[in-house]
Amino acid sequence: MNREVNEQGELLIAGIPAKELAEQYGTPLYVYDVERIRQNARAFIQTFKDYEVRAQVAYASKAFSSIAMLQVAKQEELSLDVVSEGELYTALEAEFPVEKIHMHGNNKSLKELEMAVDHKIGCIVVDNFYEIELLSSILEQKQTTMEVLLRVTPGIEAHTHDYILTGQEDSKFGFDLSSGQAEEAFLKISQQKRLKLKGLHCHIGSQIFETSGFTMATRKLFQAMQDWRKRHGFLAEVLNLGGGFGIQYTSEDDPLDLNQYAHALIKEVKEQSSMLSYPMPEIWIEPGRAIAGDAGVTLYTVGSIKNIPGVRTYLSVDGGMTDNIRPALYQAKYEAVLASKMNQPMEQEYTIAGKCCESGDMLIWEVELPKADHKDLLAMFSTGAYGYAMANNYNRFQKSAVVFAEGGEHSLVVRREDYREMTRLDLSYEKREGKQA
Ligand SMILES: Cc1ncc(COP(=O)(O)O)c(C=O)c1O
Ligand SMILES: N[C@@H](CCCC[NH3+])C(=O)O
Repeated sequence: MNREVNEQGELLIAGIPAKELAEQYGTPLYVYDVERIRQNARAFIQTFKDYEVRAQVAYASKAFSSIAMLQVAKQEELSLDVVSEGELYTALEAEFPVEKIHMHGNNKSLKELEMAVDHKIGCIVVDNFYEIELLSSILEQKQTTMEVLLRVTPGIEAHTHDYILTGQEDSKFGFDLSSGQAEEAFLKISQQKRLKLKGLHCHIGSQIFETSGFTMATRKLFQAMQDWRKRHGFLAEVLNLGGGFGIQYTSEDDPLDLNQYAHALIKEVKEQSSMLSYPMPEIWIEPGRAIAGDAGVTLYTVGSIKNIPGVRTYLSVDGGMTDNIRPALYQAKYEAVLASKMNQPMEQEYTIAGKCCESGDMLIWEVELPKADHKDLLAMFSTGAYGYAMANNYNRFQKSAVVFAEGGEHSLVVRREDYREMTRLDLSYEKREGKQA
């Protein structure tokens, strides 16, 4: 975790005092340590290189999509996973190599699919029967082809919050393996000459610590691949095992090093392919959180402090569920510090409250801090994934700014929203003659 402190007892982010960043850009502020993003990306990429296996590490841009972020992903030679026109548009603005972009989604629209086809992206991960037809007709109309993966749900219940589980049978994503639906989809795709099936995809969920879920899913996919090879002569060139690698949010979390996740997958794929005499497929993965999560810190300014004797002390900050909805949505836990009191003793337990009109708008239910005062700077760690990405304008709060810090320098990469921008979609309504208001 980013806990670098200078002699004055101030928190540094990528070597820069958090206070300096807050003063220059205001709060709430998302700050990314860009070197950390690079290290995370390299941990995955290097492991595949070390084992000399063909691979693609696609950054799941849903975790945090912005032009600057995708430029860093491109510099690190990552591929990219997008799930919407908006994410694809951002990738195109960042001049991300189109052939390394993969598109996901359980309900891709005609427009999304057309955009993907028109821009000749590398691959579409097909999710349902309707999409097979829709995509085939677009390709027919445009007289072109598209490489696809078939997304299957392997029936694995990984250990994580119910809302971020995706590999179980009862899921809105993908084709179920056990009922034969996945094979039916495989046959449908095989009949479409414009769909070029490269292999299979699965994603079992998110914020997963153990490797057993990933290895079990790998075995299930190999079983299917072996069956389809025998029955239909199909050989998968690509096996995409999704993302979901867990990271540290609090000291209670004990994730593996990123290279260990990659190592476990490589080992299992190698074992399965040798056991079944199956030509080694290219391994694709799609980490989002593991690349952006622990590189991000959110800075807030402390406002009101309310003590209810014998109950708790609420410390309210100038953001909340508008910039980080994860605690309210998943009961996600975080750690925080007072950025200019890093050397002071912990004196009190606080509950960090957001400023939205919701009792559930809490960022951290219990955290030990030095004695806090109004205007103190609070830093919350590991907020780089699904924080800004899930930000919203509830109560018409402005979206925060985002700053990238690297090599002792910092730069604004997403401007803070202003009120004019917040109301940019609103149109006025005049009462007209003859119409009831
Ligand atoms: C298909 C797919 N790939 C990749 C990811 C990225 O997951 P994570 O950020 O946990 O690595 C997700 C989100 O859970 C996903 O749905
Ligand atoms: N947004 C979720 C994870 C879902 C990822 C996409 N399938 C989170 O914050 O943990």
